[in-house]
Amino acid sequence: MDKLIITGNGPLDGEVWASGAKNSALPILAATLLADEPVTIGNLPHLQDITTTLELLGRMGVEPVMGDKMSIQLDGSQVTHCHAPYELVKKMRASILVLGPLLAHFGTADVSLPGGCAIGSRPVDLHLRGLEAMGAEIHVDGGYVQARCAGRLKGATIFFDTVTVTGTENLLMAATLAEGTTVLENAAREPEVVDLAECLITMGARIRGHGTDTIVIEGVPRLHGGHYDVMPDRIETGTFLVAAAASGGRVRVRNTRADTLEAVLAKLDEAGARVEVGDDWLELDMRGRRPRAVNVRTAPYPAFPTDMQAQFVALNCVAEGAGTVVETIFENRFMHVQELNRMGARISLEGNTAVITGVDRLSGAPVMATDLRASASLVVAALVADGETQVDRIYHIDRGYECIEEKFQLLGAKIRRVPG
Ligand SMILES: CC(=O)N[C@H]1[C@@H](OP(=O)(O)OP(=O)(O)OC[C@H]2O[C@@H](n3ccc(=O)[nH]c3=O)[C@H](O)[C@@H]2O)O[C@H](CO)[C@@H](O)[C@@H]1O
Ligand SMILES: C=C(OP(=O)(O)O)C(=O)O
Repeated sequence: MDKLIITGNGPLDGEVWASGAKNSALPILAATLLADEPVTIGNLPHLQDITTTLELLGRMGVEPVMGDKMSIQLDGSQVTHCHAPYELVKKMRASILVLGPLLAHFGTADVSLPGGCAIGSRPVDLHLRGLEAMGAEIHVDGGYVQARCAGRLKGATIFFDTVTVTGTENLLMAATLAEGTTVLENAAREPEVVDLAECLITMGARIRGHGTDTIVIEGVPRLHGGHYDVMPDRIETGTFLVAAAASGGRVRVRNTRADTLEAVLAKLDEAGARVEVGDDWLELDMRGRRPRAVNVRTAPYPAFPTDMQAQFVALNCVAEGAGTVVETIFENRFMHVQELNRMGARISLEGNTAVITGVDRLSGAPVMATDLRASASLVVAALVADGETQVDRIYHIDRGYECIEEKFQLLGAKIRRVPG
């Protein structure tokens, strides 16, 4: 298993680019299953989760055609098997996103149930209930969701008890080909949901209200081909900014969108960082200053994202004062705390609340990545720690961060990958 070896090397300084957003690319790749013609998706990040999705689509008969500039053409009319096997779904929970498109386009889907994962139990009951409300027959048998519908799905009004990002995306995609109008209430407002809706619109879908908590979809009989570029990754961008702030450095992130990062930028401002915003770039400057600890509470967009929680825990570890971080989305998303404490952090954990008292210095140690963003927080901590840190099990990080060591090297970090 590969490891990252990181030696704290003073303030980060330099420029880096944001890749396409993983959490936008995954539903958009699944959405190509809805079309009868080739769809080209650009600005795809080079990530393990994208490879897994392409393998999944390949098993269904869809052969990806590689284009230039990280673009891939996929043709939903090539589908021969409406089946997502456990061996791929277990690698990536977002595989559940093929359920809505397969059912809406082909009337049948057998998709392995994703299990829980390190951060929580993560059920998909709201996805299944919504599809049933649209007329699907759903059985769970042998660990598989077996979904069928005779003819087209029917438009329905669906209220989500809990705001769910992939649940909203699955039903949004299914509704594009349903007969009649679907209304999704208490829908997720995340920028990645908006990006998916915009992609579907370029394929001929009729959608309004995306970006609000009520999305209205008028079903159409078919979707056509097109070209769509995935939005920049706001979580990757935020991770670079936090690393810059923790190290007392200056980092510019290009090819990004400040409007998707307001809650994160507000917290960085509170931590004492100076942030400059350009057309498609952001620059954070914390030179000569130590960050102040901040209080954070995760919640659905536009509030503070759970996918940035671990990185802010790491920031607080080296900040002045004490900060409280409350996780309200996932029940077990604090696996980084034990590892950060092994690096000399002072974090106490009670239920869904971490209280972090900043220390002057962290010290390098062997640590283990347990999930994607926990891994990112360990990298941030290692960059500002004294001595060497070995981050093990970095396959988690490769799910969501493109060329992480090359990008941090551009900022002056001492970081290298050791194949294992
Ligand atoms: C691929 C992708 O986009 N992943 C993101 C997506 O995950 P994902 O879409 O899986 O997360 P959800 O928004 O669905 O989860 C939010 C909460 O709803 C609960 N829930 C969800 C569905 C359901 O049917 N029943 C139910 O109870 C979950 O257990 C969780 O407590 O949104 C999360 C919350 O912003 C992010 O952390 C993930 O990075
Ligand atoms: C939790 C995440 O991803 P996933 O939903 O794919 O596990 C994440 O991106 O932080």
